[in-house]
Amino acid sequence: MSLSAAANNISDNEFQNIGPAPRPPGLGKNSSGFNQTQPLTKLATQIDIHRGVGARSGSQSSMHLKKRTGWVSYKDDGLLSFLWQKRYMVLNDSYLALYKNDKVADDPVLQIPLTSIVSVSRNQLKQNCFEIVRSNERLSSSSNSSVSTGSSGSGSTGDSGSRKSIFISPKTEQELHSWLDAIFAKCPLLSGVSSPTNFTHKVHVGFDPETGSFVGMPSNWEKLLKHSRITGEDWNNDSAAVIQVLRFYQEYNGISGNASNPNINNANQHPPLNAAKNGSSLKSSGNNIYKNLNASNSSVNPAGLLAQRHAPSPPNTEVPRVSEKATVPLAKTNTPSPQHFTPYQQQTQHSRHTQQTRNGQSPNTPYGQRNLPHGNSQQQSHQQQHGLQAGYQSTGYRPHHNNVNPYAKQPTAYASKSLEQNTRDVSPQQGTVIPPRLHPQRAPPQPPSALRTAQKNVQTTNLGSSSVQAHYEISEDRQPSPTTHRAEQQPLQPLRQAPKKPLTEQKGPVGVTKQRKPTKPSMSNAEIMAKLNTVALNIDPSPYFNMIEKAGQGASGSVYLAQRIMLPPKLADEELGNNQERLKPGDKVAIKQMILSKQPRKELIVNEILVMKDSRHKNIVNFLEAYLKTEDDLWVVMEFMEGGSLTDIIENSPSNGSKNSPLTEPQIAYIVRETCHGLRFLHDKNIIHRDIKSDNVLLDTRARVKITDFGFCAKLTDKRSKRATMVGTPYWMAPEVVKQREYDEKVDVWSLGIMGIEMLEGEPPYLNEDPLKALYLIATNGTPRLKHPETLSLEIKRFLSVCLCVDVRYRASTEELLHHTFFNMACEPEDLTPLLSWKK
Ligand SMILES: Nc1ncnc2c1ncn2[C@@H]1O[C@H](COP(=O)(O)OP(=O)(O)OP(=O)(O)O)[C@@H](O)[C@H]1O
Repeated sequence: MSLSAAANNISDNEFQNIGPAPRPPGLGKNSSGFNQTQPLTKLATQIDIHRGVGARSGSQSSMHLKKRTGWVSYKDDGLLSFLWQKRYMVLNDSYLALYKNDKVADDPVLQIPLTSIVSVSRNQLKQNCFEIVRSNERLSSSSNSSVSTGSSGSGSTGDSGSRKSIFISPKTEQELHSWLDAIFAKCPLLSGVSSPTNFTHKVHVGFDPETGSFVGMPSNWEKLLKHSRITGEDWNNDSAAVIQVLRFYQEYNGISGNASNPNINNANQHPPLNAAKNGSSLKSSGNNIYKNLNASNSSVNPAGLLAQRHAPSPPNTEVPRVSEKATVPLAKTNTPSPQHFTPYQQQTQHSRHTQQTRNGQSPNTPYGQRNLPHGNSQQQSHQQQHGLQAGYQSTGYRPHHNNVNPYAKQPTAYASKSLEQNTRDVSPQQGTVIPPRLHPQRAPPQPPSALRTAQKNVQTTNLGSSSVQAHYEISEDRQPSPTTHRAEQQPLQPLRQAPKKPLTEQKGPVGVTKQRKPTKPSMSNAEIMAKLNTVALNIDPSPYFNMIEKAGQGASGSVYLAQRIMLPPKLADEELGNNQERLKPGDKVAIKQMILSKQPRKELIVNEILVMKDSRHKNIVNFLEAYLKTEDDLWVVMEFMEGGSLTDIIENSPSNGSKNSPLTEPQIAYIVRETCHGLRFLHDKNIIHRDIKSDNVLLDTRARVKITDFGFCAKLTDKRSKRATMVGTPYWMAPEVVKQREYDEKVDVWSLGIMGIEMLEGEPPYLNEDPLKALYLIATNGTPRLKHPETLSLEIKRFLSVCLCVDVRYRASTEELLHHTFFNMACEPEDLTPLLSWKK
């Protein structure tokens, strides 16, 4: 049975919100954890198909899982919150109950209806501990316990008065996983998402609820956190994820070491830390990270996020230590000034400005003063650090829908597939000038619409670097340098304005490098020109086109609407045979004009052209031809998409701003289906797009839907099984990308699901969050929750569920998606007309 078919077996009652997809056939619960992006061959060997709990064998009967029982330590957050008590826990189809002993005929000490459980997450209070949060609103009177109201810790977001927590600590890590699986499988309100389950900390950093600040942190992290609205509760909930996104953010923004604070975790500098180390009693039990961490420090550290980074530190990476137990193993870090923090306002302004320029300039002025589309913020060198993914091995995002299983053609298909080429790894550049308005400044969050607008020109970031070979064979200009010296004055790269094609010549990435294959020797300009000459005509295209207006502004150049006057003789000779249809005089075309000397990564442009040229498909913006007008002036001619980007369509939808979705479900089904066709085509060619979002989907007036922007495509080959480069735009990034794990083409499926949410809700999840917090939420929440699931059809929720499944193994492939019943509701092309009329 296909994955889609399996998802369709989810009943309405079970389906409160989108959740992860069902498991592949024969895959039972496995203590190796979920949400891993290990090669599937490895996973397959780890899978215990006979485990009953949490297993979804593919039969309807598996929906009724066995009762699970076992001894655990238990405490609540009430009067006896200091006391861990031994209890016999029983999980059946309706209740989670705790008994004094294994004679379950006695009354339970506590009985929680599964329908009241709203969150289950890993907790640091004790080894192998997790927290169960139940909502008062749903509490039945079945509890015999005196669970008190109060700070409920991690899962208790929102009004703690309406939520109560209990903490459960099974004996072993394996049992913990098993319990989590079982609970997630049975609780209807869980979205199938839990917090990471397989890490411990050796980091004496934390959140002091009294002062409301983080302590024991490197100062730059502390500042980032302060501004990110990541709370002490977030920290308590999943401190590993906080550290992970800090690292990600740091790398994303190119912040490296802080030489001035090499011993940041020095106990003398951090009395609370010292206290923690000494086991002093610390205040505020609920949020007492010192105590919690101290507790966890006593535990083993099988997969500590930080301590397990085996890769050698690059030369300038220091791992400050206080003691063996108290490490904050991060690179020396610069302390960013507050002005470095990501500025919504600034980005919004930038975006608005860029929008203004869309139609406002003549084709002959590709870069007006105001445009500064690329390199307009001072670029940062980015670096990746060794072994980042080493810890945090297992996270507990768990499928909970008891579906008949799917994955007909599951894993093997891509177990053998490798991902080789990162055809457009971008390293940020140095030396560009920041226009004043683009200086990162902290600004109040903008309303969602403004934020959505700000997304228009969000740039995609790829922090890594890798060789580019074979067909799209381009290498980086320069080898990354393993040094961490950075200009102190350089501001952070705003997260949603990540460097893509900065203007100035690259000095080479500076900073800590992640494990990388050695990059190939730089490509000289001559080599790049030679490549370009293979795809571009060496003539002045001006006589052949009538330039009509500016259609848009990209990072690397301007896009113009033009009309073809006639074909250049050379093109007519070479191409016309097969392409009569697409090369007709009178046709409208889009011409992207790029000044090569302003492109620090010319090879990326070549790459984009090569990918486009080789990817002729009805759902991909077709490359028509390219011209080297001069050595410096490149024109790329594509088919013109009059409807603009899907972002434009969402923003200009007649129902945008009303209580209805910008697009109807049939319209969404149509657009997603068409995009999915394009993606399947790419994936069949082993190409990952890596930047699917509404900005990169264009429509024409005949409602044809096409994917564009292939700059960050990666090519899969047998040589490399996965990629780990940070690529994409944060809000659309799959968790495995945020977590810097290896990933494959299914990152596009995740992004497609997020794009579906854009069409439903007008914006991707977390858009109004600070980017750092958004990264945290992607990493910890996994499958995002819909704002109004009750208004949506089961089909679309099922569909999103299989796209936005954190566990990559269970995430649908594009092939599977194309069989999804959601697409049965797709509208006809003409039903998109109201959406396209905004352009007229
Ligand atoms: N083929 C096309 N037809 C119509 N409009 C287009 C076409 N391609 C791009 N545009 C418009 O031009 C704008 C810039 O496109 P472009 O692909 O250059 O953006 P980008 O991805 O931000 O930049 P870059 O690829 O240089 O990094 C887009 O917002 C889009 O609306």
